[in-house]
Amino acid sequence: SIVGLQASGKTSFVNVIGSGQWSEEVVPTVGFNVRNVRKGNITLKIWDIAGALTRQFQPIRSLGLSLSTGQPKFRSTWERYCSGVDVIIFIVDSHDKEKFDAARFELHQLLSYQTLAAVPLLVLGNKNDLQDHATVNELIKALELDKIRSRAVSCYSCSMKSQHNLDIVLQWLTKHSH
Ligand SMILES: Nc1nc2c(ncn2[C@@H]2O[C@H](COP(=O)(O)OP(=O)(O)OP(=O)(O)O)[C@@H](O)[C@H]2O)c(=O)[nH]1
Ligand SMILES: [Mg+2]
Repeated sequence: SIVGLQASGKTSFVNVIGSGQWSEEVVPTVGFNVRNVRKGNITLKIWDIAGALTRQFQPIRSLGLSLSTGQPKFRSTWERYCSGVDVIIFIVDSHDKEKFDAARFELHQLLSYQTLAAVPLLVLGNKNDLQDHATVNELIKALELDKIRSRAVSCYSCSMKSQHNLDIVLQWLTKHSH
C-alpha cells in the first residue's frame, strides 16, 4: 500500500514503475486504485491511496466492523488499506518542507495501529530533482524515523521525474514481498 500526503507523488510512482510513464499532469486520486505491476518473476499488487483521505475518519460501526477490536473509536482510512499488506510505502514530497510536520504526524499515527505492527516501512523522499529538497538525513530527522521500533524501515531519496533511485526501490520491494 502506498500512502502519503496529497501530491507527494504516489500515483506518479505507480505510473513510472508500472509503465515507465512520467507525466506532469496527474489527476489527484479519488479513493484508491489497485494496480498489478509485473517485475521479473514477481507481481506487485499495489494499492495507491488518495492523500486526500488523510483526515477522513469513518466510525468503525458504519464499516460494519466489530467495536471490540481494541481499536480507537475512529479508524483512519489509510490503516484500512494497509492492514494485511507486505509493505507500507510512505511517500513524502522532499521539496515541500512546510508539510513535513503534517507528514510526520500522519505517519506516526498510522504506525501506531496494532494491526500494522511489524509491517516493513519504506519512506521515499520524492521530487529530489527539485532544488533544495531535503536529504535522507534531513528526512529521517524531520519524520522522526529513528524513533520507529519493531519494524524494518528504509528511507531513500528519489524522483519519479528523473527516475533516480527507482532501481533500489524495486530491489527493496522485491526483497520484502511474499
Ligand atoms: N518535479 C517533480 N514532480 C513530481 C514528481 N513526482 C510527482 N510529481 C508531480 O507532483 C504532482 C502530484 O503527483 P501525484 O502522483 O498525483 O501525487 P499523489 O501523491 O498521487 O497525489 P494524491 O492522489 O492527490 O494523493 C504532479 O503534478 C506530478 O507531476 C517528481 O519526482 N518530481
Ligand atoms: Mg494519486
